[in-house]
Amino acid sequence: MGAGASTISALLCGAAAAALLLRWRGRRGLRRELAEAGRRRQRALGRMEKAAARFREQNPDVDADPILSLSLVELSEKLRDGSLSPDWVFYTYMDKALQVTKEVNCVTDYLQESESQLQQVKRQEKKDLLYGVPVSIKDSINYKGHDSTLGLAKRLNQPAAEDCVLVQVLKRQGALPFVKTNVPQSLLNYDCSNLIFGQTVNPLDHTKTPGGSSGGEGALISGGGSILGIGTDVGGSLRVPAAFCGICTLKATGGRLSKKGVVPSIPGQKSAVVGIGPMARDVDSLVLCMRALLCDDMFRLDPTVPPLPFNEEVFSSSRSLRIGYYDTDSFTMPGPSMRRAVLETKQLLENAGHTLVPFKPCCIEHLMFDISVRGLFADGCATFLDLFKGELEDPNIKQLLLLSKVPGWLRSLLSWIVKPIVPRLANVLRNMNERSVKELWKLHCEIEVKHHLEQLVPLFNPPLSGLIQCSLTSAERLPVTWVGP
Ligand SMILES: CCCCCC/C=C\CCCCCCCC(=O)NCCO
Repeated sequence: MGAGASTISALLCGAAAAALLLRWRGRRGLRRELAEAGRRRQRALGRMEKAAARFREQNPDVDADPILSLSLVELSEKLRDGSLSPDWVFYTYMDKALQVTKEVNCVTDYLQESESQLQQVKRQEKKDLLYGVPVSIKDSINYKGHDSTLGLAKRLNQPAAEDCVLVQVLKRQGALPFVKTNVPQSLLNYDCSNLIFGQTVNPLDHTKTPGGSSGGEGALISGGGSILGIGTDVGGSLRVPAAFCGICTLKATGGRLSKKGVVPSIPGQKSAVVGIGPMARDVDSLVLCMRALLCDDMFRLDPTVPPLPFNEEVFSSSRSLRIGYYDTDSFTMPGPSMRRAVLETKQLLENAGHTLVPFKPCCIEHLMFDISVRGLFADGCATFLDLFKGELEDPNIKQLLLLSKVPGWLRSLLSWIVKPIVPRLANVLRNMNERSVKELWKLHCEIEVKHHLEQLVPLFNPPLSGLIQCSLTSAERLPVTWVGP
């Protein structure tokens, strides 16, 4: 080998060694940041513990069980008529939230400002709908002075400059947002773990996931540590954890509740719409929360939200309704308990005088893959991959990341190869490829015109007043695949 060639190979080896060293240093730095975030969280939980202990010491007669067993409607009535003190409720839920998080690892941050807000609320003459109600919020919902991490180290130490509109409205209605809850790394996952806060497990069975991405909310509410929570959903993030944890939720129509200050995974993506919604133990709680949120404050603070208040007339009408139902979408087969739940609900509605008509959901496979997956990843997964630049990857997201990193031509080839054996994987792969602007506009047209205007709107106008949906999945809880730090 000549001197020139050995110089080149020495330079190449040196460059490779330098790159490896830089990568190793970067990862070591990240691990330190994650460890520091973990310690910060423990300190926050410690402050919460101290506050709850102080209250117990000063109020030894407060009995937690009667408070925790009240429904949200009962609790809010007692708070408003003065038969229950906001202090009692606040610290009782704080204590319970700590107990639940020790079991299932669901609380990620203590919103300590809620303690001074409690003092303000107590001085208030006006008692609004959620007066004194402690509320938990998903990690991605901005609360001034606290991180919205999405489970990503790069988002640590970037506290929100202000409360999102949703939090502002909750506060104006007298609610006390007091904790933030766990999510999967990036939010695009039906499990609930990340390298900052670890794995959240299901309070009904610790070997199972609570679902995701609003999994911390699902686990906390199901365990009894919060009476009302707020989450978000693109492709099941409210519905999956609610089903897995045995609680209720409502994915409000996109745009019905303000998204200002709620951090999305893929900003700018318009095909699969983000919906915000309450999570709680029963349906009446969801109603109360929607009634409180759909107010002038919301419409004023975010003028993009249509100013349509909660329609009391429709809600309390005893008019007989025509309601569609289905117990399978022929894509995800329901387990026996899911089918039973749908049929029991159908029977109850019929007993109440409504007419139930069988409904056949159309083209779920097409909607799932050629619309949702294609829309989410229309940039060839670039925005999704950006989230993970310089990031350590949570084992639960590795499969999706692997598919996202494959070059487009190879994805097409793999899709063609696996199609006869795993057709759904082939469909995912095919739809993760980059689209031209023209193709994306065509997709938007298909969603707005073909799907919404031509298929969905005629269903509800006028023949159907509602639809009982079977969950996206069979709602059988999935095993936890990995338990993090
Ligand atoms: C949109 C559903 C498609 C399911 C097919 C699986 C293929 C790709 C994985 C995408 C993961 C989507 C998770 C959605 C969870 C969610 O709603 N996250 C957003 C929370 O605001």
